[in-house]
Amino acid sequence: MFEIKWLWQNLQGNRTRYILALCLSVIGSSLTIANPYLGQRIIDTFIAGDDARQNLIDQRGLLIALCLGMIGFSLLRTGLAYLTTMQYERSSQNTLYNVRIYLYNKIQGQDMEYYDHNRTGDLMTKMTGDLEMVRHSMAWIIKTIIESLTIFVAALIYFFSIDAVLTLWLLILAPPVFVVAFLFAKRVRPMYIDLRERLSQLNSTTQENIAANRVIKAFAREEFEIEKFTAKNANFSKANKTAALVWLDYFPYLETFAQAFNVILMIAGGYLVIKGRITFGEYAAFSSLIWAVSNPMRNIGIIINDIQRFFASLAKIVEIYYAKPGIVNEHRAVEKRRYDGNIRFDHVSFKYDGTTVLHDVSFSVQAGETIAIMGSTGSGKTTIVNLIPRFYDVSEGRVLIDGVDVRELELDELRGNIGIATQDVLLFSDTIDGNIAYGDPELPEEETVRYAELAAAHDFIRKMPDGYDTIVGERGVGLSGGQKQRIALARAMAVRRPILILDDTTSAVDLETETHIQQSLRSLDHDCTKIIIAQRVSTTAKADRILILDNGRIIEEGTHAELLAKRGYYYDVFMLQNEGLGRQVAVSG
Ligand SMILES: Nc1ncnc2c1ncn2[C@@H]1O[C@H](COP(=O)(O)OP(=O)(O)OP(=O)(O)O)[C@@H](O)[C@H]1O
Repeated sequence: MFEIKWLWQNLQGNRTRYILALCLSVIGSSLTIANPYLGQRIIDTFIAGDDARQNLIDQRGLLIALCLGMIGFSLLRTGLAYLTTMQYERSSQNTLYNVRIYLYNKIQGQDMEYYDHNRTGDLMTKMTGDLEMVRHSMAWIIKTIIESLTIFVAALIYFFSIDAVLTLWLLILAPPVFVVAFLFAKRVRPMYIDLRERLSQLNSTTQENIAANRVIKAFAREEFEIEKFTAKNANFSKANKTAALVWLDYFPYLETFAQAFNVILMIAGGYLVIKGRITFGEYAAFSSLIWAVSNPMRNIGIIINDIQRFFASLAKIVEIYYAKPGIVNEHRAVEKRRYDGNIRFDHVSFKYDGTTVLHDVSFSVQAGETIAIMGSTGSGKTTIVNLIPRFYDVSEGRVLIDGVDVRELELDELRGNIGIATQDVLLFSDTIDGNIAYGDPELPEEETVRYAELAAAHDFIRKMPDGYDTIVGERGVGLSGGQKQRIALARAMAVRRPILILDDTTSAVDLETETHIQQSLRSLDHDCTKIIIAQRVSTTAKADRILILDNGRIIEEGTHAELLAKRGYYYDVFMLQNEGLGRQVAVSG
């Protein structure tokens, strides 16, 4: 069975401990029949037997030994139960720890497409609730099944050794119990799969609402979001109740069967005692162990519920466990090289989920050149730069760096040659210093300051409560959009890579600051090819070349002067951004 194989595979390093736990479970459970057996001896010898009185006088030593035996076995079982639980807990916790690391690495190794198709809330549910369910299954469900089965089998063997006919009478209840259990399992399984899906939706909604907290407040949509959350919560709660209550449809039958064991024992057992076929002590042994047969039947519903939840959770974990990224790092043992920084797009087309967003794009950038990319929103600018570090792979054509297809380069090496400031700025919950030096933790403090100066960030950082030690990001001091962009720019420059990609990095800074940044970019003290996505002519004007993109196609290419002379898209944007002139153009058509 796949689930058991998977657990076994992941128990590596803890298998001995887990097997020990299973053995202790079997031993501890088998000992359950010891006390009923001793009880039977005491009753038959000292209470109900013909020579009971005499035996009390003659065999007092045996009575004491039997009583001490009962106490001893009780203590032994308690000690074993303690040891057993400890082994289950340790092995399951260790396994959970290892699997969590493995899954985390797996998630880290996924490409952008994976993140496009997986919700954060869902991934979080897999990494927390689902993993805990698997651990619970190892430490509790399997333990319960093993112990119930052992007690059941041990009790049956003991019963058969006393009287086969009475035991067979009791066993006539087993087939209907299993039929009911089977029907219940069949009905409840899809419910738990559905329940797991709803939990994921609930968590995703919660995560999105917390992340989008500012937008919700800005649009005063709290009530709408609360309603949305309440709907998901009600959905989950309803599914939870339905799954839990379905057990009640089967519970009366199983409970009746469980009670019927006692009735059969009383009628058939009483008859056999009267007939002298079994002794009163043997009847008492049956009576004190009948729970070992009826309880597993009673608990079968709880166990089936948990097993179905385990299946549903494991199916979700396995989605991460066996997920294979399309873009993988071969980890070839090469010494990381520093590229020159020549970039060439050779008839590149690209599709997102079957929709083509780049059509036959070709252009070249020489090492050290600065290229600006401009174009209407959604025209494919970010998509172009995403292909350079292989966040995505081309659908057709090739992207070459220093003449080599990026798909043939070692991924770590490739990305280690690119500094990038993405359009959505994300800062970590860390100091400003830690954020700037994120790509190079060894960066000396004076270098951090230097890059902050180049990114026009030093002045505002200096004025912050703890300067470069101020904590920013999710839990830290709030920063303006422009301030965040400047820290992200310093972070991208500080890694001193031969290719620097800036995706709309100065869109939120004022013109004066932008001029300072443009100046800094031109005077970087390391060789660097720059690709700058920008909407402002003031940013693109000094680039060696400007590409104009429209609908995934390059429609214009040239220097600032060449493109102005063309009087196309770039010219229009230039005129619009130079107030007054822009209006004249609009009026004159
Ligand atoms: N992860 C994605 N999955 C599917 N489609 C996407 C994805 N990212 C972008 N797109 C689509 O691809 C097209 C190009 O997007 P891209 O982000 O490259 O445009 P852009 O020119 O950078 O836009 P902007 O100036 O608004 O940032 C758009 O139509 C967009 O809807």
